[in-house]
Amino acid sequence: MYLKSLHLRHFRNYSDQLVGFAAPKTIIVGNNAQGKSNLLEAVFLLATLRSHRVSRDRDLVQDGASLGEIQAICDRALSPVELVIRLRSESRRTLAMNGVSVPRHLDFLGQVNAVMFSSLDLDLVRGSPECRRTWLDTVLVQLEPIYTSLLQQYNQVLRQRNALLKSIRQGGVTFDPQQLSLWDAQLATTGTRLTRRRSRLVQRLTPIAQKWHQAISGGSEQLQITYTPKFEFADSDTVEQVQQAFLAQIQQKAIVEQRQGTSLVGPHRDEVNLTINETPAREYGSQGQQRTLVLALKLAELELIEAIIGEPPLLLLDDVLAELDLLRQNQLLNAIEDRVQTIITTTHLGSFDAKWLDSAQIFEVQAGKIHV
Ligand SMILES: Nc1ncnc2c1ncn2[C@@H]1O[C@H](COP(=O)(O)OP(=O)(O)OP(=O)(O)O)[C@@H](O)[C@H]1O
Repeated sequence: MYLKSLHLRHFRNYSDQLVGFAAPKTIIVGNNAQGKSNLLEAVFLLATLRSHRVSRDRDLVQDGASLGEIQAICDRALSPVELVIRLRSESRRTLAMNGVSVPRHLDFLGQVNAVMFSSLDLDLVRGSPECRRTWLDTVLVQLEPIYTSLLQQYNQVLRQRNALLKSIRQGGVTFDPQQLSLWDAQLATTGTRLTRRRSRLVQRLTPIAQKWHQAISGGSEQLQITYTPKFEFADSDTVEQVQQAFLAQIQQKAIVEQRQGTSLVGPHRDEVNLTINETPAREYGSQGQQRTLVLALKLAELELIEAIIGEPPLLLLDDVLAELDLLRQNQLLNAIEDRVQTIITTTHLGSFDAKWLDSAQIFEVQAGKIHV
């Protein structure tokens, strides 16, 4: 997969900017707050239909405009594709592919695949469980576009069940056990789909991340990644067995849930545990060691997407490369070679290994304008 061009109109601080990508590596250099991350965010949106920074389209549309647009031309193994996302400050976004409107998000996903590595990813180690869940969801949406619908269905059921629990707690409705058990069943059905997929993804990512982690850290540390739902199930369990375990746990928590007025069991509460030498990664080691771990996770993500999709995804490195020492920069360089199209942002070129600069095209960005 190769991103040939990107055209941003009224997107963030870009009024009208066309960018052509003519080399395997593109380095975008500029001072703070000029639009470097904004450009990577646009590419990431094409791959996931999610921003890694905000959840409202209103924030993505340029201040003062009502319509923002991201247009991209990509070369895929089979044929080139033109993609358009139209973002509106006051209404829903719309999507188009090769000039034809695409009503369902899942039909748009999968055209562009990307792995983003930004300073926000250090939250994978240090941040809340939600950061790690979101990470898995972002990978799954790309590997299996239907996942985006499964996620929506689950969130809708969760919202409605939470609203019911809340009004039970507040005494707003007479408690109807039958009504609640209908929601329990739906939560278990939709939630099981997410939990099983996330758990399988972790199983596939783990050996690859362990391999990279050993290579980068010199082989002495043992990384372990485990997906930990709020109820136990075995990999060999059938869907029905997992749903039963889910429901049994909901029943066990029934009184506490009604007291707290919220759902306590389900993928929205699951955890992904990262440990190094059996110590939680957030308590383990220096910032540099934690950065090594995140790099290993990102390389695992890249390798797995490439293995499943059959083409390397784009790699988006948002201001993180200069923070890696030369050894780790070179590990990364060797891993991606010229196979993986990479877009890199930085405030200065000084700390880059010369090998990065050799095969790169370099753009400068200033106040939402790109200069070659
Ligand atoms: N919706 C918007 N409309 C107009 N400008 C915006 C919008 N959203 C963000 N900006 C502007 O974009 C700039 C931030 O750009 P960006 O986040 O890409 O920074 P950057 O170049 O990556 O810098 P840093 O190194 O600080 O992250 C700020 O000047 C901000 O005011």
